Amino acid sequence: MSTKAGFVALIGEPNAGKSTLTNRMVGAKVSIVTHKVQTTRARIRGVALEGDSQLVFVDTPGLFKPRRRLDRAMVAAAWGGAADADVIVLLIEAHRGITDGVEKILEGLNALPKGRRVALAINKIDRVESQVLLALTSEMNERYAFERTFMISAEKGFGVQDLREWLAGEMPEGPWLYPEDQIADLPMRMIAAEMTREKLTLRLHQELPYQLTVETENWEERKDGSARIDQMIYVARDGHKGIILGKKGETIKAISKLAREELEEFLGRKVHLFLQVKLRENWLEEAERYSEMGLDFKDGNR
Ligand SMILES: Nc1nc2c(ncn2[C@@H]2O[C@H](COP(=O)(O)OP(=O)(O)OP(=O)(O)O)[C@@H](O)[C@H]2O)c(=O)[nH]1
Repeated sequence: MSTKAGFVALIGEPNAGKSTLTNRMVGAKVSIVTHKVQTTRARIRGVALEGDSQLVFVDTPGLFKPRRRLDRAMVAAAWGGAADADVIVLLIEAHRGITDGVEKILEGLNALPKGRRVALAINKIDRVESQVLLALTSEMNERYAFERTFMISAEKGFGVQDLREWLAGEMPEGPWLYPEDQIADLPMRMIAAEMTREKLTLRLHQELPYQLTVETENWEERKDGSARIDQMIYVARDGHKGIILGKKGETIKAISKLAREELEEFLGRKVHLFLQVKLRENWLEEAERYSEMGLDFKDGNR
């Protein structure tokens, strides 16, 4: 299989929707790369897989408001980071149009060496009429020769898949920048388990058996774009099962609904969530569980 991989710099004013878009793009096969991870080029926001392509989304903090010297240096560094990326995506807000901030970015883009690949993504299209969008698209394209213009709603998920597919096709051929085992869906499974755990906590309050874990045991991508997720809630005492199930299974049903809704919101697509409760005595002593949670069992002090 010939793979592709590259960097995508998302630039835009604060509040343009960069985080929302990244979360959408990163979707199911995810790595939520921690903010601690740095590259020499820019901060990594997330890694997405699309077909054979790996997309590494990078942030360019400090593109704005260069009031002081130091800030000016930051702006220069930010533009350097953007220019290094394989593709730059400028994200603007449909309802705000060409603001002073957008003007500044257009100046910056026009000052970049020729040959940079830049796409325009007009975000928050759910907030405007189509005539406004068309006018904005043509005005923006007069100001800069964007390779493509996408109209999206990062929040609602419109147009995001088109953008992701286009980006995937634009990445240069080469090995993936992050090994597959680092970006397998394990982190996403853990996040999904954490969401269910949070709902359990909210619903059960003090009743919550404290020795309780949630694990995502199965994650299946379905052809219709939905995901089937199976999770196991492990309890340490047999009596805890009943608390979680509730009368006629009402409690677990309510928890499942809340967790599913949050997952759907996060992933931007339909989720079928199946929860089960199982007794697992002494789970705290199982070294394996510790390593699954990213803890070192031998240390015993974390
Ligand atoms: N209506 C609407 N709101 C959106 C959309 N995308 C993002 N938002 C909202 O816009 C706000 C800013 O989104 P963020 O993703 O945090 O923006 P950001 O660019 O990452 O912001 P900074 O990290 O401050 O640079 C949030 O309240 C989002 O919910 C959209 O498509 N439609």
